[in-house]
Amino acid sequence: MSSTSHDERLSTAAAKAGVLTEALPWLERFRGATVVVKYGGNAMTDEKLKRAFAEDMVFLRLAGLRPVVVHGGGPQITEMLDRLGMPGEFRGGLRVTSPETMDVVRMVLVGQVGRELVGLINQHGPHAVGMSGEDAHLLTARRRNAVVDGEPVDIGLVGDVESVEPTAVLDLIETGRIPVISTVAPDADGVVHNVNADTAAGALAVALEAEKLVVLTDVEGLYTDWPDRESLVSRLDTARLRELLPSLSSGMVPKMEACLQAVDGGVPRAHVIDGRLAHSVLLEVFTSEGIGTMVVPGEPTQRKDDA
Ligand SMILES: Nc1ncnc2c1ncn2[C@@H]1O[C@H](COP(=O)(O)OP(=O)(O)O)[C@@H](O)[C@H]1O
Ligand SMILES: CC(=O)N[C@@H](CCC(=O)OP(=O)(O)O)C(=O)O
Repeated sequence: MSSTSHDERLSTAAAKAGVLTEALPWLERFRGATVVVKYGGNAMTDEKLKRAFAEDMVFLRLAGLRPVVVHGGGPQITEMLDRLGMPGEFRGGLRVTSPETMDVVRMVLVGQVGRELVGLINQHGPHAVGMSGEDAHLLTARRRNAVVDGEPVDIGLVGDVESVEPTAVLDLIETGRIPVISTVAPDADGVVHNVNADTAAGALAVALEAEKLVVLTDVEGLYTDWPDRESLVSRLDTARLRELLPSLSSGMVPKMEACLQAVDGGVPRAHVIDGRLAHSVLLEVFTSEGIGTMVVPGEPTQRKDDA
């Protein structure tokens, strides 16, 4: 065997050991921490990525963290509406939801997307349990009064989260399960509403006193001047985010509102990361640089200290 290949093997081994030891401080820091992970429908299109996401959730759990999955499924709902020949319209980033559309939203989120994620995670063992906002009073919705371009608009059965009753999720976490939550929720009269998954994830992260909210989407993070690729921001505080919010468009609005709500509500870190990158959650949680955009309270400091 040549000395070069021996050197190569040594350096490959050192690199592998480096990856593992880099994770050690984060394993220590996040042991027992609840991490709410929002998995957006746009990051769910590739089978390999979905399997990698499921592996990441199992990895977090086995590493002693407490992952809670909140999933979206906007593109999957749109596809089903198309198949059924039903209209699909968004106003201000939210789906206009008639009672007929609501039936499809519920069927796709709870019966299709949620089930698929539960199945993928459970290929690794009996970890995941699916539930929706309807289960055990988990989420109560309040009909949203939407305003688009300064005008009030009726977007139908779209809800904000009025309250969270996290006991059922906490019970599951305590017994070592990974809750997988679909974001349909009844209002106080029992009428089921369509709740944007980012909005629900933000509210759940606060109610569960999560250590992190991690939002997976199909872009590298937040661009302060979208679509200028130079304007990707790796870290910002809530004051800066509040200033930026009015200038953001469509899909990013509920995401960044959710991050703001989470951090304002006591979650120390909220992240928007690129779900098109396999194992992006592991990279965010267990590496020193992290990835994507991180929202923190107060004034910005050096990111590496506390990514
Ligand atoms: N300022 C911005 N920074 C990043 N992405 C933005 C911004 N403004 C709009 N977007 C768009 O928002 C999209 C993500 O939102 P959305 O499509 O709702 O994703 P998801 O299904 O993951 O919830 C991005 O793919 C991008 O096209
Ligand atoms: C009110 C509203 O817009 N609800 C969303 C719920 C799904 C969702 O949020 O999915 P993503 O995370 O994949 O966008 C919808 O109907 O598309």
